[in-house]
Amino acid sequence: MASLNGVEYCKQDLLDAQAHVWNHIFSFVNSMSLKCAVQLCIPDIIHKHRKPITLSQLVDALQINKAKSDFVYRLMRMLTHSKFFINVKISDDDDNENEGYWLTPASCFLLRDEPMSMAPLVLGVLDPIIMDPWHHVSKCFRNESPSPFITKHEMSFWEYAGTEQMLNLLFNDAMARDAWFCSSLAIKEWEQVFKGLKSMVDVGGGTGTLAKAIAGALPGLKCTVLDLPHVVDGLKGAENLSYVGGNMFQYIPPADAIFLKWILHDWSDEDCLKLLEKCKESIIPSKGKGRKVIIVEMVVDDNKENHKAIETQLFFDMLMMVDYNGKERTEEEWAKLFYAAGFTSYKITTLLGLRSVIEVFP
Ligand SMILES: C[S@@+](CC[C@H](N)C(=O)[O-])C[C@H]1O[C@@H](n2cnc3c(N)ncnc32)[C@H](O)[C@@H]1O
Ligand SMILES: O=c1cc(-c2ccc(O)cc2)oc2c(O)c(O)ccc12
Repeated sequence: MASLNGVEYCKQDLLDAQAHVWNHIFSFVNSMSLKCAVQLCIPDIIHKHRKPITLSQLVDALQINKAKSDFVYRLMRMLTHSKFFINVKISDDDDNENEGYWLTPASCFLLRDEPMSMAPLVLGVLDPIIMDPWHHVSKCFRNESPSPFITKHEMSFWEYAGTEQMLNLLFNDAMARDAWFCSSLAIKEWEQVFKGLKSMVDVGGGTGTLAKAIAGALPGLKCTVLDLPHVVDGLKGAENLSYVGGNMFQYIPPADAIFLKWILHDWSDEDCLKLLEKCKESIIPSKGKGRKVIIVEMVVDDNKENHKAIETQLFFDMLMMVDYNGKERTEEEWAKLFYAAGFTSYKITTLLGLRSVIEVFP
């Protein structure tokens, strides 16, 4: 037994508590090790090798200072522990047994040529421009600035992306890969959601990856992507797909359905209310059924059993707070916003793991 803060604990409880603190202090090691592997293209190298790769083959392919082989070994040990790679036994032409690294489903998400690649997301979120505001969170709690991002950069994320071409391209690419993921995994579900409608506007639809997939699956649906001019400038539409550059708080083209994927969580309750009211005004009045706002977002439920899933939702909530003064919302928080904006009912369907489709009716 030993005393901590005046309370007697058994030795094991104290050791566990200390390990818990260490684990949290060093959690950034997971993110930064992942970033290093993506920057060095380690998943792509293993993929190109087409079979498990030994440490020396990996070091050769990396074209790095050979004196750093031990660094590669330790990085791979860390990422194998985190299930990004697995160790497999391999034998060479002389039947000598060796160990090789191979990919897991998680590291396949880091392959650069994979349409659903999360590599741009790793590089985007862990870029110093996005990481710096995390050092200003406590300062922001005390000042008048809406977010740590603005505390640090003195402009909003969207203004910054409008002036920094590299950030704009990386961010749009990261979003487009996620949109590809959502369309590939759930195109049948999207067809159901949009069935019977004549027109939709994908508000803040980025470079239009999801709208393109929906327009392709439903040729009778007129799809419009509205996003900021620096995002959609130069993009070419198609038969039933068009792009509009503008500010969603000022004008949303009229349509049967307004689609908002990963938009509202970027904004405060006040801004969401304005945006939802604008969406309601833009829905074309008709007697036909199905006119609605379609939202793709997380619905936070911290009573759920799955600790890791809730933790991921809470990570997103903190990211939204730090970068945008946005938030992830519970069902009660969503409902309050919908009714305040004048909608009469809503339906939530879990769609893709942590995310749901929320259909909101006028
Ligand atoms: C998180 S991204 C979501 C992109 C896309 N909906 C998706 O899920 O892949 C938010 C999008 O909102 C756009 N956006 C931000 N402010 C906007 C505004 N005032 N008017 C129109 N679009 C805006 C951004 O440029 C960005 O493409
Ligand atoms: O998962 C994300 C990541 C970002 C993000 C990506 C790259 C950057 O340089 C900064 C931020 O932003 C997101 C976002 O705005 C959103 O609405 C959902 C998810 C993410």
